[in-house]
Amino acid sequence: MPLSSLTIEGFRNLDSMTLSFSTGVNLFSGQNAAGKTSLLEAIYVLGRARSFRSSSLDRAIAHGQEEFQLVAKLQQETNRLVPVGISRKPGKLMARINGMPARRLSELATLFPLQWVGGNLHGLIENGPPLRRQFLDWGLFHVKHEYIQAWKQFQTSLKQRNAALRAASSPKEVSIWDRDMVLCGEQLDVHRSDYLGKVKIYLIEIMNDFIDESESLDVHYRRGWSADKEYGTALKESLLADREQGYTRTGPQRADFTFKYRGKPVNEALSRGQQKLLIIGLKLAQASLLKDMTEIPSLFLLDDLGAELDVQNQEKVMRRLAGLDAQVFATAIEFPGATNVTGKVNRMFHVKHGKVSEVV
Ligand SMILES: Nc1ncnc2c1ncn2[C@@H]1O[C@H](COP(=O)(O)OP(=O)(O)OP(=O)(O)O)[C@@H](O)[C@H]1O
Repeated sequence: MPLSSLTIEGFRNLDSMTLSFSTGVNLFSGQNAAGKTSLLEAIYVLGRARSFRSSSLDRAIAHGQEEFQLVAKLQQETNRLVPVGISRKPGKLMARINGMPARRLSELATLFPLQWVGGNLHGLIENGPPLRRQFLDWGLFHVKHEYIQAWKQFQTSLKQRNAALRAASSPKEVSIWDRDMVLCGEQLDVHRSDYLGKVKIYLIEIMNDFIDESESLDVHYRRGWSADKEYGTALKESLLADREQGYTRTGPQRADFTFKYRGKPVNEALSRGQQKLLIIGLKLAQASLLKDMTEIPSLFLLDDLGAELDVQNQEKVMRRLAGLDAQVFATAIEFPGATNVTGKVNRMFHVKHGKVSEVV
């Protein structure tokens, strides 16, 4: 659901304010340190209940304030507005949906799926597997309800098995968790492999805008245990080593995927800007798949899209977003920029010293 308005209090350097948005493209310009990224961060915190900047949300509380509050009105198809809010006092997070406390923070994510395109984007290629697993899990949480159940059950059994390994329990006490892990772990694997296969089809079509021979792009999925073994067998075979190491070394908690282009790792085969486009392409692919499977459009937060991208490529990204009916929040030092090409820019704002004013 698109954001119709956002009320901000006590967040980073931003003044207390209420902003109304367009369901299309919203642009925020301003000098360094004006508060543009903080504004995107506020929207991100509402959708994901965490920040892309700080590991603790306490740091986002404005200096000298005791808490922050973010309240958005989400626009349903019927034009009815659904209020959602999140507040943070040091160490304490509260979320409300439609006037009621949210049962789970993930309920916020279900209401408005967010995609972040900004700093640390390259981490999806350069960092270790956790970010890539998060990408898979996040995508599947939104399209497959049975996935959430299997994921939670797997995590619970894995924790118990690892606790038993740390406590140097007997092989029998450790293996008691294997049955559940195998049942759920194999489900996770089937869903992940299928999901990534679908994402790849979208990705190749999208990347056709950005690179030659996009069909030479390959996504290689690793499930976390040997490809030629059943998970139960792999777990049994690793028991001895697991007991030595004190944790479970095999399973979907080790899954990963990598990209190749023309048979080479993408960090060698693609330029830095092309790698950024690949990650944006992946996010566009995820949002397209989500829309096709659930009819739910995504929100995109673009922080300085122009960094590393030429104007033509920025235009192509914006065209894709327009085709997806995504609500877009974009920042740049100056406007008009390439973000304006689609003719879909509906609202422009200027940010200065934490104050946001609409440019008319
Ligand atoms: N908890 C906080 N309370 C008050 N101010 C903060 C807090 N956290 C960060 N700031 C300040 O907020 C300012 C705005 O930062 P922000 O990253 O939003 O700017 P920006 O407009 O995106 O700049 P740039 O174009 O340089 O990326 C910075 O000067 C930062 O020091």
